[in-house]
Amino acid sequence: MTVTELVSYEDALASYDPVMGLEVHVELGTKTKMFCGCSTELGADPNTQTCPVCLGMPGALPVVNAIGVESAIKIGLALNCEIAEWCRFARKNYFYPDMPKNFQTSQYDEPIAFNGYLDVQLEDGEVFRVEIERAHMEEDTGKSTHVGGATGRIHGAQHSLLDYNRAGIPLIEIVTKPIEGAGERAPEVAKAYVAELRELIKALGVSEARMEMGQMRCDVNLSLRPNGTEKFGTRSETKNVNSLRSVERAVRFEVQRHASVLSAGGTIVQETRHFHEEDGSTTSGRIKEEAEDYRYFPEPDLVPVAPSREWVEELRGTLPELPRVRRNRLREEWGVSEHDMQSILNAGAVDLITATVEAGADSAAARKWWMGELARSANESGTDLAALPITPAQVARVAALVAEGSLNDKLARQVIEGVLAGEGGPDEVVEKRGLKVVSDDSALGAAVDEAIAANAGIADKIRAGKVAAAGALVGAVMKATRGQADAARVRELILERLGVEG
Ligand SMILES: Nc1ncnc2c1ncn2[C@@H]1O[C@H](COP(=O)(O)OP(=O)(O)OP(=O)(O)O)[C@@H](O)[C@H]1O
Ligand SMILES: [Mg+2]
Ligand SMILES: [Mg+2]
Repeated sequence: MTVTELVSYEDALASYDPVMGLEVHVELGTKTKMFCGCSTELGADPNTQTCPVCLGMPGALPVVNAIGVESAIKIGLALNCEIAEWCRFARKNYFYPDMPKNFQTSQYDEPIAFNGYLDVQLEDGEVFRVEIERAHMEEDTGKSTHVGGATGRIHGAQHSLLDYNRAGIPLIEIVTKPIEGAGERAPEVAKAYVAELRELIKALGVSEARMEMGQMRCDVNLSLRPNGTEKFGTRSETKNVNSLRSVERAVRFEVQRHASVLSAGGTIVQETRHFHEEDGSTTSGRIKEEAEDYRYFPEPDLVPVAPSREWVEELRGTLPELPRVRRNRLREEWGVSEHDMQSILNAGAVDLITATVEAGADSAAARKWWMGELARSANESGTDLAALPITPAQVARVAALVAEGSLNDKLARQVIEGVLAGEGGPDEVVEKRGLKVVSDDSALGAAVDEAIAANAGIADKIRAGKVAAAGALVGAVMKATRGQADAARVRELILERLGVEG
């Protein structure tokens, strides 16, 4: 059933209770693939990082990547999971051209980690516990490019190009239990969960978890049930949602769409859906296979994984401070509100600001640049803050130049712009663009005299004691010097010239 009019989010919540399930895929940062020695390096020519194993040639035998298993255990432990004493891989059979083996090596009923939880903090500081069903190991598929169709999808395409470099890159899939009780905050809970998970993965050092690069992607399962009832409704599964904002929007849209269908007497079909960035909507994908359609069976070519308890405990000992605990500590140190910290988290700026402070900047200055100028720039170019071509050390240097009075904010913004444009480090940009605050009296004197001469009326007012009017003359000097004058010194000079006390 297609819906033309969506009921509002508020109306949907008045009648229905959302239940969510989030499946997050994380691409591990291992040097080699999960079951062969091929490189995982990005950017190589298509199909140059492949071998008989990841191309699924008959007779080729896979070997498990130990770092992949270690990363999976670390993730499991950080998510408060139990770690299997013994588990196996399974073949998940389905046909798609980007999967040369015709099955994905995954785990099914014997995941490496299970039964955990992740506490996430909401905007108002409330902590919401998301239960984890399992975290299992699997492998990525290749990349297909469908050419000739209008939508870039396989339907209507004239031909498809396949690149198997990504086939076999280790993935960890982290699956939540059904998330109940979020109510109207379901979109916020979903976003906070993915944000928290991303921080955790980064802190563990197992992946950079860059969503815009597909290193971390989320499938959003959602169903509604009438308020006050227990039984889950039929879920839809919106695939590969790849930003925090999109996760939030996908949940919101699906709540509205389900409610529209249900309240008009329709039924929800269990299907996958595609999310559309442009308008935040989802459209129908394929009817969802049942697990039996995948004909799962234990992978006969791989030995079972049986991590010793000593190894598991050793790995537990290496776990870093939990991001949420660390954030609360930093929040106190930096003196920011829960809400501001949440924005910093969502922007992926916690580590960047920390590193900038470690490089010598004041925390307020570090926050100001990352959350202001740089966040804007990242937004405009549609990249992650961490992907901007500027380092925390460079931001700290800009902050230092401002602190010592060599730059004012306006000039500092130009320096940052120069660094982002690839003109070099802050000092180089200052040098090349000639961006220094001019506080030398001989250089400023002439501009001050000109401003007084050009604004005789204002000058008279100041002479008559209206000191506040000096601002207009300072403005004129700043304009004439293209923002490079030391505003405080200019003000002093103006008052001196006009013979009044500041
Ligand atoms: N009725 C429901 N409403 C909302 N969420 C649900 C419902 N039933 C299950 N879920 C959640 O949906 C997710 C299902 O993921 P899972 O990996 O178990 O299965 P799948 O989606 O069928 O498999 P695949 O890995 O092939 O996508 C889980 O997070 C689960 O908690
Ligand atoms: Mg799944
Ligand atoms: Mg799924």
